[in-house]
Amino acid sequence: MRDLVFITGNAKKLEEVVAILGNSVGWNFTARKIDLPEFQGESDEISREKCKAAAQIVKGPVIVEDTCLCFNALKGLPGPYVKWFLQKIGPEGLHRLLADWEDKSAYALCTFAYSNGDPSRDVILFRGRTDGTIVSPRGSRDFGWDPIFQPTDYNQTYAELPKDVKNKISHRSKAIMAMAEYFKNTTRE
Ligand SMILES: O=c1nc[nH]c2c1ncn2[C@H]1C[C@H](O)[C@@H](COP(=O)(O)OP(=O)(O)OP(=O)(O)O)O1
Ligand SMILES: [Mg+2]
Repeated sequence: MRDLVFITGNAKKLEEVVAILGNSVGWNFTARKIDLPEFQGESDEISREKCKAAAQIVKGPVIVEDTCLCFNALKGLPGPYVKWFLQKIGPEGLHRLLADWEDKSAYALCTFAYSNGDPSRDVILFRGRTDGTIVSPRGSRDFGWDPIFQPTDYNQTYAELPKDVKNKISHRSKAIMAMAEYFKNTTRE
């Protein structure tokens, strides 16, 4: 069994990761609720820095995850900064950012970052992306921007879709799938 610690300050994220992972991989999976720094930059770099910060705390194998919500009309913004937009203007405000734009398309990008705990080794990244449209908020308000993100080919928002449906098609599940594939094919270091 591989001991792996997932560090996040977000309980809803953790809930989804646990639901998606189930018992599918041979990990001894534990989670620690720690608020890591919110780095700036492009999503890969943010995830790498976040993972290094986590590895320093855990001093062993660790994974972190960073999520972006990118509006195509705004060239990918708010992207990694969506957390602050949500806190200040909420899902309604985020939706209204696109009022003057015809293009309401967006994508959710999730990047998992893994470090085996050795600071001299590279952090490994696993990405998942789900495309969709930004709509006026619909559905439950219990997780971030879920009420305004309607995945392509669905007529319900993430917040309206049953949890198991979101967890099948989400940015997060795609990234976790890529990570699970990697661990399946990699012997213990
Ligand atoms: O599937 C999602 N559906 C809706 N909202 C979501 C989702 N996933 C992340 N979110 C929100 C949480 C945070 O406001 C921002 C990402 O910021 P991000 O730094 O990755 O998350 P966080 O600070 O809450 O937790 P962490 O301690 O793992 O960094 O988008
Ligand atoms: Mg964060």
